[in-house]
Order: sequence, then C-alpha cells, then structure tokens
Amino acid sequence: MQSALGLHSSTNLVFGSRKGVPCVVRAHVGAERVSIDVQNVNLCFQKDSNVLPILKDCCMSIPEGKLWMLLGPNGCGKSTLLKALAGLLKPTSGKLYVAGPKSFVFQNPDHQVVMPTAEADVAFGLGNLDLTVEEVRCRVMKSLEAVGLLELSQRPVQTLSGGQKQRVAIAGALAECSKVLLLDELTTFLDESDQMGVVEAVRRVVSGSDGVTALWVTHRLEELDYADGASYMENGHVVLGGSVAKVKKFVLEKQEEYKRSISF
Ligand SMILES: Nc1ncnc2c1ncn2[C@@H]1O[C@H](COP(=O)(O)OP(=O)(O)OP(=O)(O)O)[C@@H](O)[C@H]1O
Repeated sequence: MQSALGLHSSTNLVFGSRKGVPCVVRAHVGAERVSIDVQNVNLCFQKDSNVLPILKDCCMSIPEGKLWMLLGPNGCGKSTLLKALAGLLKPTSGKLYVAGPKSFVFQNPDHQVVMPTAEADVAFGLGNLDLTVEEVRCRVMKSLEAVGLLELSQRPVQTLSGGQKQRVAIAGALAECSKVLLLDELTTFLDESDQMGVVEAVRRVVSGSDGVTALWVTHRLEELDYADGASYMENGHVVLGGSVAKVKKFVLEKQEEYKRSISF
C-alpha cells in the first residue's frame, strides 16, 4: 500500500531462494530475535542490453528493537538494499525477511507530507483502516508526541522545517503501527539542528517502543553515536557489521587511508 507517508506494507516480506544455497527465514539469530534478515541477496539492474549487478551476495541481520545505521561509499548499494527491504525492488536471488509491518521514509519530505497540517497528514494514512474518529485521534496524537511534534500538530506543513516534516512522516509510519522503519538518508538536506532533531526523534521512538526497529542509511559519522549498531557496505555487500565503536573505527581508518592515498 502506498500511503501519503511513504510506502507502508503490513505484510512480512520473504523473497525467493538462491539456486543451490539453502535459504531459511530467520526470525532469530542465536537467542536474539531479528527484525531484518538478508541472506545472499543479489540484485541487478538492466541498462540497455547490459545487466548491472548492484547487490552481490549481500548478507545482514538486524536485531529487533534497535536503531541500526547503514553506511558505505556512494553507489555501493545502500538505497538499493533499503528499497529491496521495502519491497520496491525485487532481488534476483537470495532471501529477505522483514518482520513487518514496515514503512519507507524518503529523503525528501515534500514527496510524502501532503496534507495541510501535521495532524491531518498523520491521520491521512489511517484513512483505509477501520478505526473510529477517537481511535484515529488517539493514534495521531500518540505518534506526534513520540516524535516531539505534539505542540505543532495544527501548524500548516509549509511552515515546518525539513526536519519537522521528516518527523511528521515518521509519525505517520508509527500511527500505521509500523514495526520496521526504513529511513533513507533523512538528514542529507537538513541543517545541523534539524538533523539532530530527526535523529534524536528516531532514537526516542526506538527506545520508547515495544520492538520498533529502524534501519537508517547515512553518510554522517556523527549520527552513529545515536545508534545501537551499524553495518558498512562496499561494492554491493556488507563488509562489516556490529557495534558502533567497531564500525566507526573501521570508517575512520578508511578515511585516513584515503587521505594518505591522495596526499601522494
Ligand atoms: N534504476 C537504476 N538503474 C540502473 N542503475 C541504478 C538504478 N538505481 C541505482 N542504480 C545504480 O546502482 C548503484 C547503487 O545505487 P544506490 O543508490 O543503491 O547507492 P547508494 O549506496 O545508496 O549511494 P549514495 O550513497 O550515493 O546514495 C549505483 O551505481 C547507481 O547508479
């Protein structure tokens, strides 16, 4: 279902299996419940007569109830992986599991916040559900409160900042009871205070929820400090995943390596 608040889907997503590779849906890894599991996923784009492999045997598991960041150089396939998890792109092979319902929030909030006020916009996504007026009101207020926008519920959306609009979109996803938030470079076009408002709101949402998981694609290393864990992609697959400290150290070493290479 495409709502005004980005793509929302209420179904779990499980795709195909790779020839010769046994793929089992994993709701647990060890004793830990996972919300996202990616196993040996390959995904190609067709350009003219050429097949362009973008995701290459990509694997990643994200525990339930975590804010997880996905980093990597331009063009390595982060957005493609996120879109595949949202069901917008279909892998060529491999397996994807998302413990739905899930919502995808886009980089540009103007593409998804369309109603005159924050309150109306969050309510809009609930239009297809069989809810009473009071139930809608209750969900809208709770969701706006979760992202720190309750006092702006009646403000015309054109007077909101980019970051506030992003938070309206996230509130919409929460109102629809999404358990997995797929967040694609939400802070790219925001100034620093707006950027921190969005990442802090997502942090609060994940911490204060009963099992909401957020996968956050970013280039900004400072945002890692808000995360519970991270994965780093290169050339179509995840090369490192785990604690924030480990991934941050790896990225900083890469940056140093790059600086040394261009100083010769
Ligand atoms: N529809 C498409 N058709 C052909 N190639 C595509 C398509 N969408 C993306 N690509 C290519 O796939 C590769 C991965 O793109 P993707 O947007 O997933 O990278 P990314 O890691 O998110 O990059 P960035 O950090 O710059 O946003 C890029 O080389 C991109 O040009």
